[in-house]
Amino acid sequence: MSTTSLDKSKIRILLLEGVHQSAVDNFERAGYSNIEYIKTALPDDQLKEKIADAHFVGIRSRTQLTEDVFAAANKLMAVGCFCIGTNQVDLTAALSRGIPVFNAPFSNTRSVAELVLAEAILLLRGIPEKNAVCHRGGWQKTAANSFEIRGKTLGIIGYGNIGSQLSVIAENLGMKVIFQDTVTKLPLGNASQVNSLDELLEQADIVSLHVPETPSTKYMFGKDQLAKMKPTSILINASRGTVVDIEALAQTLSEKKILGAAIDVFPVEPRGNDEEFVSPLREFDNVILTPHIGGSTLEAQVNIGGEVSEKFIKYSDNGSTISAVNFPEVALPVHDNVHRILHIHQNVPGVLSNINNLFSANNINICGQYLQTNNKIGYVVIDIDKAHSELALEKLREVEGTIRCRVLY
Ligand SMILES: NC(=O)C1=CN([C@@H]2O[C@H](COP(=O)(O)OP(=O)(O)OC[C@H]3O[C@@H](n4cnc5c(N)ncnc54)[C@H](O)[C@@H]3O)[C@@H](O)[C@H]2O)C=CC1
Ligand SMILES: O=C(O)CCC(=O)C(=O)O
Repeated sequence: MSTTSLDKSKIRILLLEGVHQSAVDNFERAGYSNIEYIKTALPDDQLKEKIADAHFVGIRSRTQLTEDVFAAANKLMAVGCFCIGTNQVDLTAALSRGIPVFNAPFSNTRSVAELVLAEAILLLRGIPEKNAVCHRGGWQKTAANSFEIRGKTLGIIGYGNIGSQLSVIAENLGMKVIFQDTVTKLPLGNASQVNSLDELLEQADIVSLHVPETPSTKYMFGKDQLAKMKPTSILINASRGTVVDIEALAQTLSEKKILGAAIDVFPVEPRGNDEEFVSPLREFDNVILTPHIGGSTLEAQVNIGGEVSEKFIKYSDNGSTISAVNFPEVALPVHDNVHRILHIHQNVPGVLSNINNLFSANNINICGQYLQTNNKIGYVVIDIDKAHSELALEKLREVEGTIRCRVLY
């Protein structure tokens, strides 16, 4: 169990992977000055060393926060993923330690959709190859295997925020949109949902993946799916590197069974810009390779920096956990004239009544109480008279099932 009641200057913020300066500015404006800013992801041993002293860690998609890393993070209060995906974080390990994880679920959606469409247009014209040939002094003026995007069928796998945004823009360019999703989704515009992945692969000229990394999507796109694509079609993956079997894709490309591909995400990615990028796809001129920059536009990064830092500030200053991806969500009013106790506990019978009994036995008046639970933990926030907060904290330490407890002055 950990109890923390810290002055803001003592709250250590560790920001990795070059999150945008807007996050640093936001933290500083809110009075948080103890910030360590690192441009890359860290090797495991350095990550554990740094995270041991951190109260908040901000990452992007490269840093893996595993059970092992959380075990070294004794002071950690919250995690911020400055991106959409949270697959790089062991959310259960975080939850069991009472650590909420925040992300920015829509801030780079549009950036990904725009990149995918641009890549689709370039690939259908064979531009990546023609460009490479020109750079080497060649000249490949031909209309063979060059197509307009108008009237082509875009097959979207995963019709969530990105998939559906892509669908709308693609229709505006005159494309036909079909999609496959494990859930029945409202088709936007004239898009239509197909019944199976096979059905989508039979029809699509462009296949674009927009699923999260989960056990069901891991290597969901391999040899069999590639074999079902049309010979004049292209594959785009800007979702997660483990969704596509890269060796199978390399084989398919070497046999010239599809026209080309655009890949933004890889099973193993360099930790920073100084590390070599290794991939069997490097040899193919008809593959657009990008360094996981689907969401890397200034517009998106400024917004993400602001949004995720704001979520941590709200949690740290006020206790609110709205939009945490793994944690009971509580929206709280300001707590003027009272002290606020945040108590995170295992969700087992009797904890709340024990807390209330302790307060009543010690004459601690409750001015406000907010509770939210999920199947693993409970999060109760209790506003009390200022004079009683030290005693309340001491008593709450005795409650069985307590994971963490903190007071906001
Ligand atoms: N390349 C980049 O820089 C970026 C990559 N991403 C990746 O894109 C993913 C998708 O992002 P959003 O659209 O915001 O997520 P979302 O959660 O809004 O949508 C995901 C969709 O995939 C569907 N889905 C899940 N499993 C599926 C399966 N096995 N087959 C078919 N559909 C399935 C879901 O039902 C949902 O509709 C993120 O999880 C992230 O990994 C996100 C942003 C930037
Ligand atoms: O910008 C990044 O580092 C990661 C973007 C991404 O993959 C996401 O938002 O899920």
